[in-house]
Formats: sequence, C-alpha cells, structure tokens
Amino acid sequence: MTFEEMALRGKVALVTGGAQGIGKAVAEALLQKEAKVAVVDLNQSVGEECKKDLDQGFGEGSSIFIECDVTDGEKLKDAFKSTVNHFGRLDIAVNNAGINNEKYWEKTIDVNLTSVVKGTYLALEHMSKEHGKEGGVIVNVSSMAAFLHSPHQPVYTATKYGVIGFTRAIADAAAMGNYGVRINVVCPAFVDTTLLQSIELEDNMGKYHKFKDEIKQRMDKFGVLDPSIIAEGIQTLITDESLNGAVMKITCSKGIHFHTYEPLSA
Ligand SMILES: NC(=O)C1=CN([C@@H]2O[C@H](COP(=O)(O)OP(=O)(O)OC[C@H]3O[C@@H](n4cnc5c(N)ncnc54)[C@H](O)[C@@H]3O)[C@@H](O)[C@H]2O)C=CC1
Ligand SMILES: CC/C=C\CC(=O)/C=C/C=C/C=C/C=C/[C@@H](O)[C@@H](O)C/C=C\CCC(=O)O
Repeated sequence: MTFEEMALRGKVALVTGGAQGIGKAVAEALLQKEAKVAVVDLNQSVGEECKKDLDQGFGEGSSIFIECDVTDGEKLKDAFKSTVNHFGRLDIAVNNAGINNEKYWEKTIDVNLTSVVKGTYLALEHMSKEHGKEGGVIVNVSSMAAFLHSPHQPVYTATKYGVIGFTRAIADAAAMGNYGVRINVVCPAFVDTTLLQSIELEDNMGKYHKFKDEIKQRMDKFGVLDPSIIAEGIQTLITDESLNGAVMKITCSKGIHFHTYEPLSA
C-alpha cells in the first residue's frame, strides 16, 4: 500500500460541486484510495446519477449525495453537519463548486468567492484544533484565468484571484494559530467539463459572448486537460504534509507545477 493510500484510507471528505466534472473526478480519486466522500451539489438529478455511479464503483456505504446550493449559507452549514453526522468526522474539504457567468456576475462572485470563504470557515469549524477538532486539509479551486486575466471573463477572473489571495492568507492564519489544518489552492487551465459549454451562451457570457471564437482559439492554443489530472493534483495537495498556502498550477504545457512568489523584502 502506498503512503497516499494509507493517508487517505478511512478519511472523510466533502466535495462541493462534486456531482460532475472536476468535483466528480476528485470524489472518484478519493474513493479509490478508500476515503469516504460527501458529494455536495446544487443539481439533484446529476447528483443522483453521480451517486449511482459511485455506488457501483466503490460500494453503497462509501459516499453520500447532499443536494445543496453553496450560496445558501444555512444549507451549506447543514451539508457540513450532515456529513459529520453520517460519517462521524471530517478530514478533507474541497471547495470546488464554480460557475462562469459574466451576465449575472454578482452570482459568480457569490458562488466562486463568497461560498469558498464560507466553505473554508465551515470546514475549519469541523476540523480546526481551535475548535477542539483533530485537524485536516482544505483545497480551494481557482483557475489559470487568475494568471492570464482573461479579457472575456473579468468577473470570473476576479473571483479566481480572490480565491488565491484568501487561501494564502487563511493558510498563514492556520499555521500561526496552530489550527492543524493545511489550506491550499489549485489553478487548472482549461478542463474538459460542462463548464466550457458556458461560452456558447449569451445568458452566461453577456456582452462578451461575441468573443466566444477567441476563447475557443485560446483552448486550441493552450489545450484542454482531462479532469483526472486535476484530481491527481488535488490529491497531492491533500496528502503532502509539507504543503500549506501552496498555489498549484496545472497546464497542458507544464503539467502539475507550483507558482512561486518573491520573498517579501523590507
Ligand atoms: N472546466 C475548466 O476549464 C476549469 C474549471 N475550473 C474551476 O473548477 C471548478 C469545477 O468546475 P467544472 O468541474 O469545470 O464545472 P462543471 O460545470 O462540470 O461542474 C461544476 C459543478 O458545480 C455545481 N454547482 C454550480 N453552482 C453550484 C452551487 N451554487 N451550489 C452547489 N453546486 C454548484 C454544478 O451543479 C456542477 O455539478 C469551478 O470552480 C471552476 O471555476 C478552473 C479552471 C478551469
Ligand atoms: C471559458 C470557460 C471558463 C473558465 C475556464 C477556466 O477557468 C480556464 C482558464 C484557462 C486558462 C488556461 C491557460 C493555460 C496556459 C498555459 O498553457 C501556459 O502556457 C500559460 C502561461 C504562463 C503560465 C506560467 C506557468 O504555467 O507557470
């Protein structure tokens, strides 16, 4: 058995936006290593389909599906509580749910940034030594859009910048406060999921819809990743105990690698 398998066996994870795409790939990867997973997602029908697949692949007792809109603070709180009530503990939280919507951009901030902050604070309530718990690990999902300042997605880009800044700051707070919780962030380039279809819709892109062919050119130029490599990167962020406040980038050109920052000088 590898160290990673030992590290994840019997651990309990909550994955938001876990019913499809990157979140589902993460759930499958964790279940493969014998963790237990709560899939938290807004989409009831896709969530139930996902649960069926996970039951077939990993056995009925290993996962639960919780229908929840992460922007509903009370429901998100209940999702964390239900996970702990069902599996007895929480060790891992992956704040992955996200949307690409420049037309209704306030919603994008709500899902991609505010809910990541809420999910992180709720995870800390259930895992931090500050709250008498045993520690754990949180991974927040940002995007390479935060480094490329996509002109077709200004608000999406801002939320993904925000997720990096929040994660780095709260990771330092966790270390300084001896929370026993590591907090990292992953920044994937384009990934083959339903999110990419959002560029076709005026209802998602608003005034930037006319640039959809340019975005497609970017996809051709940079390539499109399989969700499984993002799950692999996230597993590393979960299991590598040396990583806290790490900013992982995943691209077709360089694969899984880390962003480095200049040390602060006086
Ligand atoms: N697909 C891509 O090219 C990239 C995606 N990302 C990020 O990865 C994350 C996952 O995205 P994908 O798997 O690609 O998208 P996806 O659209 O395939 O899956 C997202 C899941 O989140 C759920 N969701 C959306 N809003 C929700 C809400 N309010 N409450 C609960 N669940 C909600 C959806 O129902 C869906 O199941 C997002 O944060 C996205 O911004 C980052 C870089 C690239
Ligand atoms: C359009 C759908 C909505 C969101 C998807 C999303 O979040 C995707 C963002 C994708 C950006 C992809 C960029 C990939 C770039 C790489 O291949 C590099 O060549 C980028 C250059 C510099 C980064 C340096 C580094 O990797 O360290």
